[in-house]
Order: sequence, then C-alpha cells, then structure tokens
Amino acid sequence: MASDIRDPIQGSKNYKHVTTAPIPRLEYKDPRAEELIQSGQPVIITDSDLVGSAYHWNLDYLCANLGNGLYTVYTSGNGKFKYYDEKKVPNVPSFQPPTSHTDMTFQDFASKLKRKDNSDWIYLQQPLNDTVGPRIELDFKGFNWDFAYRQMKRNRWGPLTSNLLLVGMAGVVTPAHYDEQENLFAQIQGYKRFLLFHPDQFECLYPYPIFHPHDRQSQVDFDDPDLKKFPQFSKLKGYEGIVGPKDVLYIPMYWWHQVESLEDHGETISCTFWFKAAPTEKVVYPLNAGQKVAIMRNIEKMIADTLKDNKNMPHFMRTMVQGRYS
Ligand SMILES: CCC[C@@H](CC(=O)O)C(=O)C(=O)O
Ligand SMILES: [Zn+2]
Repeated sequence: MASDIRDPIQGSKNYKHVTTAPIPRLEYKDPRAEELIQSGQPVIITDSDLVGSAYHWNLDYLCANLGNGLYTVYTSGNGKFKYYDEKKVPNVPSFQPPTSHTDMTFQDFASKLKRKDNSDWIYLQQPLNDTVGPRIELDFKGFNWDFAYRQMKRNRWGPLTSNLLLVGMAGVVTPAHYDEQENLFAQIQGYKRFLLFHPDQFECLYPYPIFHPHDRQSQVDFDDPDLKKFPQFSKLKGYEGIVGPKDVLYIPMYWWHQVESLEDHGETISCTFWFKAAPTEKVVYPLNAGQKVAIMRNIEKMIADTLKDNKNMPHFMRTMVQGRYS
C-alpha cells in the first residue's frame, strides 16, 4: 500500500528526551473515534467532512473570496510563534515579545507568503467573521455543523467560541502549551506534526507563572532543553501524529500540544472549532489531571491577586512547600 506521510512509520523530527506513541488515527465512520472523544482522548479522524465544504480552499481562492477584511498576521524571527497575552505584559516589565503582529488584507498576506525573499516567518491567525466574502460564507455554512454540535452535546461541552483560520508558512512552529477549551482541529491544506501530552505531564513541561504573558506556555525549548533548570523534561512522554487534508484532530482541553507545519509541503491552512469547557456539576474523586491543573491555576491566581506584587510570589510559593512536602 502506498505509504502516506501521515503514517507513523514515516518517523518524525526526533526531539531528544521526548518519547511518543502514535496518536490513534480512525476513519470518520468508525464509532471508536467518537468514543475516544467521549473519553477525553485525542484522536485523528480521517476522511472527515467537518470542513468538507472548504477542502477547495487554497491561497488563490482565499485571496479571491475572503473579501478585504483585515487579518492578524504574526511575524517571528525564528519560526516559533509562542503565544503571549498582551494584557499580562505589564506584570513582567522585562518581557520581550517573541513575535510582532500587524493587521493586513489577506491579499497582502498572500503576496508576502509568495515572496521568496522572506527573512521573517509569518503566520496568519484570525477568527472567521462576517467580513468574509459570500463564497466563503457559503463554504462556512456548509461545514458539517451536525457533527460539531453532536460532539458538543454528547460531551457536554460549553458553547462554540470561535473558528480560528490558520494559514502558516511551511516550517512555522507553535511551541508547547495547553488551552482551556476543547478543540476540534480541522486540517484543510498542507501537513502539521502534532506532539500531544496528557495534562499529567504538567510536571515535565514547567509552564510560566500564571501572571506571566506566556501563561499556559511551556518554558522548555524543545530544540534546546535546559535540563538543569527543567530536569523532569527528560521524562516527558506523549503522542505524535501528522494531520493532513481531511483530517480532524480532537485536542482535549488541558492537553499540551506543540505544532509544526512540515517544512517541505508548502503553506498550511487549518480551521479550529474551540468549545468552552463542560460545566462541572458534581466533583467526582479521584480528581483527574485536568481538574488538578484547574485547581493549581485557581490557587496560583488567588495568591498572586492577594500578594499584589508578583515579586513576592517565588518566596511565598517556596516557603509554602519547602521542606514540608518534599
Ligand atoms: C493559535 C492556535 C495555533 C494552533 C497550533 C497550530 O496550528 O499552529 C493551536 O495551538 C490550537 O489550535 O490550539
Ligand atoms: Zn493550542
């Protein structure tokens, strides 16, 4: 059988210290796919029609039909696009944003993308909104909303919050982080490698402090991990898979993920379906790893708000546990 780039045997970019198993890949019609979603496990659903009405999207089509709305385009000097929360920048006066961003028309973005003299890396990330042209609107309406809303209802997720359009230059990387929403990630063009880690890998991934602009992002540079500072990183275990056109990856809330657009397969086009968390009715013990992350976040937030000055956090947090819980 012709091998497919997405077959795990294709091997993958080896990150030293990171052990991965393949993310399960199941046919859209296979009932086990929705069972994995129900059990909060990542799965790549193949041959999905979730965004079947967008499988003809490419740069030229989007240029011709996205209208002249403005799109947020991030620029990075090293190909890495680590998210930062602008509202938290004042908390860390020494913070140097790793990327810049500007708003431009899709046409301007596409011509930048096509220019080979790009010294910078660029990545368009913009929620689909009502500025899109009529054909895109038609394509959007043609998404398989029954499938999306069936997952939302069956898993008691909260409401759909956004569909983010992602158009990345080959080779762009979104470094390891977790989100606080459920995500059905639909791949339209090109290939992306996902590394996924269960929320219980929190202690191997060392997120920034909660008041830091890089809240939810790992401090560890997977390309050059500082094992003195982050020793547990060497024990990191996770999953890996490559998504291509017609694949939909379910990224459960609180699961860490690092994503790269494969170098030699041109630009990538993706669309996310982000859903708010399911409301917690009754807490069931033992708590799962995601719930523990939520509790840690709430405690850290409360302490940071109470202490007011974040400079007091390190000493306070160390005092609280030093020699008492080791
Ligand atoms: C801004 C969102 C980026 C995306 C990863 C990627 O495709 O580069 C991601 O992290 C997610 O869908 O949760
Ligand atoms: Zn994410």
